[in-house]
Amino acid sequence: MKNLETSSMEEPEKTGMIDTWLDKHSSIYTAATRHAFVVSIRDGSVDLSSFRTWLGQDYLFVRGFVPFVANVLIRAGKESGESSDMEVILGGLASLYDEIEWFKREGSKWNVDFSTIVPQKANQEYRRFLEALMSSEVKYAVIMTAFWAIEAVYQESFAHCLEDGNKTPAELTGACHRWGNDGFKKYCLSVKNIAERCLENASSEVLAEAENVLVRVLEHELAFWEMSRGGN
Ligand SMILES: Cc1ncc(CO)c(N)n1
Repeated sequence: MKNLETSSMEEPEKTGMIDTWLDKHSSIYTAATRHAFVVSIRDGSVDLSSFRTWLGQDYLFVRGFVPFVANVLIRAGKESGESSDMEVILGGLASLYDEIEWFKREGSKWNVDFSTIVPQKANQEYRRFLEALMSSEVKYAVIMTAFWAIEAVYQESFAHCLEDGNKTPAELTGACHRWGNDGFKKYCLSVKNIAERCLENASSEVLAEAENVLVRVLEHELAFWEMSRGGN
């Protein structure tokens, strides 16, 4: 409602699309950000074989996520019209380098040999979805919305494991801090602001596509947690 004064009669209210969509799809959003696997980390009941499955699968996911973010970076340089977008995405891409190093250290700590891990179905499907989003047909506003959602689910989920009253096991707090820290929260907000800015100028077709892609990211995230909980 805060934009009421600035919106004209003929222009539909388009600001704050992401929050509108999250409200509309709140059940899938909650399912993705408060999954039983995440809650089990927070309450300390987590099954360590599930954690190890998640670790190995997420390592593979992140390796596929790097080219996706690189694609977002290229588009930020060409299509955004706002030079600061590039710095935001570049910061994210740079931190994926540390993230991969972190995964390797965790892999040795938990005896998970990444070289022998094969991607499970949910992982393959998620990565295929990311590849489709990299097509030049997909609008910048749509890929930015997807990018925000992918990061935000992890931020929301792992921050929950660090909130007051958590019983997160000490050996898992490193993972929680990686995505649950304040810097990552601010970064997600910067990405959200970029996406919102692009959505403000988007056509109704692009808005419909962005909403659909947002929901599909949430579904893939949910399936990813389900896969992890299933262990292997
Ligand atoms: C499945 C998945 N979604 C999101 C992220 C966040 O970067 C991740 N590492 N893995």
